[in-house]
Amino acid sequence: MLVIGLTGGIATGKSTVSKLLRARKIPVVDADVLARQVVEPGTSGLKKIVSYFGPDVLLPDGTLDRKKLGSIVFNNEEKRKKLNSIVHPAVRWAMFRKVVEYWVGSEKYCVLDVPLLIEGGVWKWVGKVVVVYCSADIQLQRLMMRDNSTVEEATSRLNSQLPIAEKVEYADIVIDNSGTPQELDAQIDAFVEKLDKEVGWIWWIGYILPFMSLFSAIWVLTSRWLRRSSQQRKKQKDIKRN
Ligand SMILES: CC(C)(COP(=O)(O)OP(=O)(O)OC[C@H]1O[C@@H](n2cnc3c(N)ncnc32)[C@H](O)[C@@H]1O)[C@@H](O)C(=O)NCCC(=O)NCCS
Ligand SMILES: Nc1ncnc2c1ncn2[C@@H]1O[C@H](COP(=O)(O)OP(=O)(O)OP(=O)(O)O)[C@@H](O)[C@H]1O
Repeated sequence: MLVIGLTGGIATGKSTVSKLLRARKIPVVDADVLARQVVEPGTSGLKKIVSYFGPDVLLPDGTLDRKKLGSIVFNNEEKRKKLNSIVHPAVRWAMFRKVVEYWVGSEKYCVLDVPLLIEGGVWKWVGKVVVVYCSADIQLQRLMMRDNSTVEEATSRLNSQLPIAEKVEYADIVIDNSGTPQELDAQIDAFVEKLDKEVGWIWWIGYILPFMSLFSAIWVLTSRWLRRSSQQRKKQKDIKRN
């Protein structure tokens, strides 16, 4: 199975691309969704956050006050690093389990939508890196519009990540989302077609190889055991005869 890492800058359009890929029946793992699940009430993630940031980062119903925590960590690098060190290992583990699930389900490929794919080093573990790009001006505009945020709020989030121009340097494939949603849709068609051609029947070998290794190991062990027990039976017969 080919694992594809999908990334980009904040609000360059990863979720929009993910939606288009899901519509084409391609499995997508969303790191933002997992990052929410690992800090739900009752999780060790939430307990660690409260013990470091204090109970003020909780809403009256016991859930995380994301707006408040965001305003803290996107203005303080040390605190953001601390939050990352709590959330990221749990997200990575959850992602790994999802990949295994898709592999067992004999999927040809799966896409990991990870905003911090480059910053967190996960890009080294994926087969292909896809970066969703748009110019920094468009990115800021889309971010402010989507989150209804001020220039200052949007800029502090932007500055918490590697600039999009730097992320592009890690890309095997760049999807340019500076144009219209229709133009993006056409690029996704071309991207999926290219993937299908590249993966072809090779995915099948990747899927069958581990099963063949397991089968060979069982075969070797069983035949060794059968040979030993027949030798023992022969020895016992010889002893009885003598
Ligand atoms: C600070 C939090 C509570 C703010 O929550 P909020 O609902 O406002 O934002 P949301 O989680 O939807 O993230 C929106 C986008 O912000 C950017 N972002 C989120 N966390 C970070 C971070 N630690 N560093 C840089 N950018 C980040 C990403 O581009 C993400 O797609 C939340 O983002 C969080 O828990 N972040 C730490 C976990 C993390 O790194 N998540 C990103 C994917 S693993
Ligand atoms: N081609 C486009 N034209 C106009 N608006 C777009 C286009 N692509 C995405 N958008 C809008 O831009 C905003 C950001 O897109 P999206 O949420 O997909 O970004 P993202 O990279 O997933 O962001 P995040 O890093 O916060 O998860 C959304 O409001 C989306 O509807």
